[in-house]
Amino acid sequence: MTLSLPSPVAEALETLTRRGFEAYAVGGCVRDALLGKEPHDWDITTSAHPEQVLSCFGGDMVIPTGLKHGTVTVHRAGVPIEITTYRTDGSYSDNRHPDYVVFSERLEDDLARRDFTVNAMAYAPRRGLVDCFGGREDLEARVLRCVGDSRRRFAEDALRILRLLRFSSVLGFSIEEQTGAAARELGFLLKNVAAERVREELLRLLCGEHCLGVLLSFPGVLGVILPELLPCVGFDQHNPHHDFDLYTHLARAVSFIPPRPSERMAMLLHDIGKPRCYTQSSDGVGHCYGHGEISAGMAGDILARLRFSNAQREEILTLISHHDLCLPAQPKVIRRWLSRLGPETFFQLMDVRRADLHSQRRVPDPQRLAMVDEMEACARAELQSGACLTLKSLAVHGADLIALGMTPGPGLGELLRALLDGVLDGRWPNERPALLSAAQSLMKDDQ
Ligand SMILES: Nc1ccn([C@@H]2O[C@H](COP(=O)(O)OP(=O)(O)OP(=O)(O)O)[C@@H](O)[C@H]2O)c(=O)n1
Repeated sequence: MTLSLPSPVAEALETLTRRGFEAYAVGGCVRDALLGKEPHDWDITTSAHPEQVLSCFGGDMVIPTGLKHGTVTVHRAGVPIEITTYRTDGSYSDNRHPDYVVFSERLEDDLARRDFTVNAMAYAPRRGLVDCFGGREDLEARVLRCVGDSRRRFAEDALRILRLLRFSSVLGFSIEEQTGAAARELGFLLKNVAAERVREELLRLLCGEHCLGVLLSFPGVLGVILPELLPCVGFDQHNPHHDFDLYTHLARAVSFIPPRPSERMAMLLHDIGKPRCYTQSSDGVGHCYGHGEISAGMAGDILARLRFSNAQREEILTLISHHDLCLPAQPKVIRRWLSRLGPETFFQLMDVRRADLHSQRRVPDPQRLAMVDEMEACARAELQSGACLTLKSLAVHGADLIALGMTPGPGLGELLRALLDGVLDGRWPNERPALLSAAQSLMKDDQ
């Protein structure tokens, strides 16, 4: 069995081997190469100790990135390659990092400490594939299975529980029974993992092609990092627009929107406030008045807790706040919203609307879907016709109004805004003479 390695990686392996050390590509890069995917980074495991690695790569860019754990990063031809000494891990008192590592002479020790069998294979051109734990077979059967004792693997590093769900979502692999049971049992340990790491894994999980099955199979694990989801599980909305319980609806909504992190996160949280404001009328129909605002408030807290950047937080909250946006497809209405939200957010919201409708019912309401298509078509037509949506594209500017006698200050901004409002509403065209005369009459009205 031969794998094709990028030449900087093959050369690095050769450099170490020529010096008398063992060296293998290992982990995710071997998994991806066997799957025929382009690995996004390359790791090497070697019998050489860090100082020996440093001396082998004197001429290259060598950075001792994690000497404590035996890791040196070598940059060859612009490719960063992490080279780590064979090691076994000591105890893990924080459920995340080994307290210490012990260098080993044996490749098998190094493979035995890894998370999943499909991530525990090594490859070297001269020696072929080393697969001590049946990783190749699991890869072919598309199964995720821990190396050795699953509970131990997850207790060592609880982030692996989310990695399990993420790999299943991205690769579409099933989860071996004991591995799944251990993930459910020890999911609570995720509380000990840094919010940033949880956020990154969660977003990758949500963007996986197979995320729906994973979300539906592991609500309890998701509930550890997002306890706000738990009241949604099994929550019946008693509403003719909904065929599913709220958690299923949220999970389906994630799967129906294009796989971009902000949109997927927005769909997961878009109705999260419903259980808080649910009432049932005498005819049995459920109502959740004001849930958009409540969901956005709760989502704001969640996003802060998971340390989303302010920009991404704002983006997600805008999508949640307006997820019910339903407008008549009239140019002046659509122009106003295009101007208010910006075209990019407007079109994101159209995707949000569609995902919401598809996820509510087994067969989505064709009339409501048609309304989204109409809103979107109207917006595209407005953009194509070059509609003026911003102060910047207005045919007059502050200097023109000053020339008319307006004094600089807040009033000037208000006047420009009023002119833009008139253009958006179709009260006057975005043309200089029309705007100057509109400005004059607005100024007169103000006196
Ligand atoms: N919590 C972890 C993280 C990593 N690994 C091991 O270290 C390798 C490299 O880890 P990393 O680069 O984080 O992940 P990949 O498996 O390469 O997957 P991806 O790059 O897609 O995240 C993994 O394959 C696995 O063998 C592990 O055992 N436990």
